[in-house]
Amino acid sequence: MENIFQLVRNVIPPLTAKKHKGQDGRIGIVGGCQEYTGAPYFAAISALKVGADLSHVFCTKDAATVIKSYSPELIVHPVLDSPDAVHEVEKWLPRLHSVVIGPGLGRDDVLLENAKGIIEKSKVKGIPIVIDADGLWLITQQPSLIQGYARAILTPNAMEFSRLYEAMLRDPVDSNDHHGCVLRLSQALGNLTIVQKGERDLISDGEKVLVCSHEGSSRRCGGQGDLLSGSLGVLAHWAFLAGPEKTNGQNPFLVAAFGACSLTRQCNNQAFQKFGRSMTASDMVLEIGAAFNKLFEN
Ligand SMILES: NC(=O)C1=CN([C@@H]2O[C@H](COP(=O)(O)OP(=O)(O)OC[C@H]3O[C@@H](n4cnc5c(N)ncnc54)[C@H](O)[C@@H]3O)[C@@H](O)[C@H]2O)[C@@H](O)CC1
Ligand SMILES: Nc1ncnc2c1ncn2[C@@H]1O[C@H](COP(=O)(O)OP(=O)(O)OP(=O)(O)O)[C@@H](O)[C@H]1O
Ligand SMILES: [Mg+2]
Repeated sequence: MENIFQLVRNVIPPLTAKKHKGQDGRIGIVGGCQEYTGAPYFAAISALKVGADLSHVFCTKDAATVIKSYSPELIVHPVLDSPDAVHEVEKWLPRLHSVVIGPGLGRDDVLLENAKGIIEKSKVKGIPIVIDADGLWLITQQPSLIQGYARAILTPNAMEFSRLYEAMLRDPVDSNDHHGCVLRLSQALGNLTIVQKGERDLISDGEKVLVCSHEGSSRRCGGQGDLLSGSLGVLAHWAFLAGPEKTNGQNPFLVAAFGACSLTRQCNNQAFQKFGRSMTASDMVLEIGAAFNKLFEN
């Protein structure tokens, strides 16, 4: 693929005086439960720092106050464990440009069932869907839920990838053929976009494999994947909206995924330079603006 960084730059919407609030992105994060409040926060705040105008979190009742108290910037809906959770989220879908399903969702059966309903409603509306973390757990149990939906992007870490691969291909991952594995997994799921995170991120739509080996650091604190999935929620919307002339006819979700991976790794690199081993995901969030600027706006 031609200069992929340039394609990412092409899809970034210009900042102009003519826009109204919301035009540059209204993103929904589905996740956040009793155990995990950090993951949905990292995803949602990252979406805002990348440039979305509004970021909504749909989480359980007991996670909501906690997440709100991290940040006044986020809009938090305590609906995910309510009896009509799917309907409560569905009401917001017409106002959302993309959804990120899974950061901090947990594996409670009721919450997974509600996430399933939200995925189904989002598909009907044609909304780009990023699936991460426990959302991938759900897909591993029920792949047909997302199979063939071309506007889905899955962002597995090493463990999530091998679980999904074994469920779909009935074979263990071949550690000598990472490219082949990510291609085969995408194809088995109907050519949706897969981002296999790791030392090098492999991004595939079943036809191409892009490699992102942008320099990060050796610090692997939790929450970095959440920063990636939240950023990707925005970039997927921008790339999809930009149209084929801006991406030179390339799959917009490959372009978006490459952008989110390189951005996450650049944040890691910058935060590590400042804090070394004590660096955490919050330090990376504070680097998003400068990292984005360095990679995409110069
Ligand atoms: N502060 C928070 O609230 C955080 C919550 N998180 C949430 O925690 C839940 C579980 O996520 P996990 O990622 O632990 O999922 P899993 O429960 O599937 O665990 C994955 C396991 O794989 C291991 N692993 C990761 N990369 C590996 C590699 N390259 N080779 C071998 N092992 C590897 C990890 O150490 C982890 O033990 C999700 O809901 C997630 O969103 C995480 O996002 C981290 C931050
Ligand atoms: N060995 C590595 N070297 C460099 N970067 C890496 C390495 N492993 C992962 N990354 C980067 O870290 C980011 C998050 O990937 P990781 O595998 O940690 O996700 P995760 O386990 O889902 O994280 P989280 O704790 O948020 O759930 C990605 O941008 C990926 O490129
Ligand atoms: Mg993760």
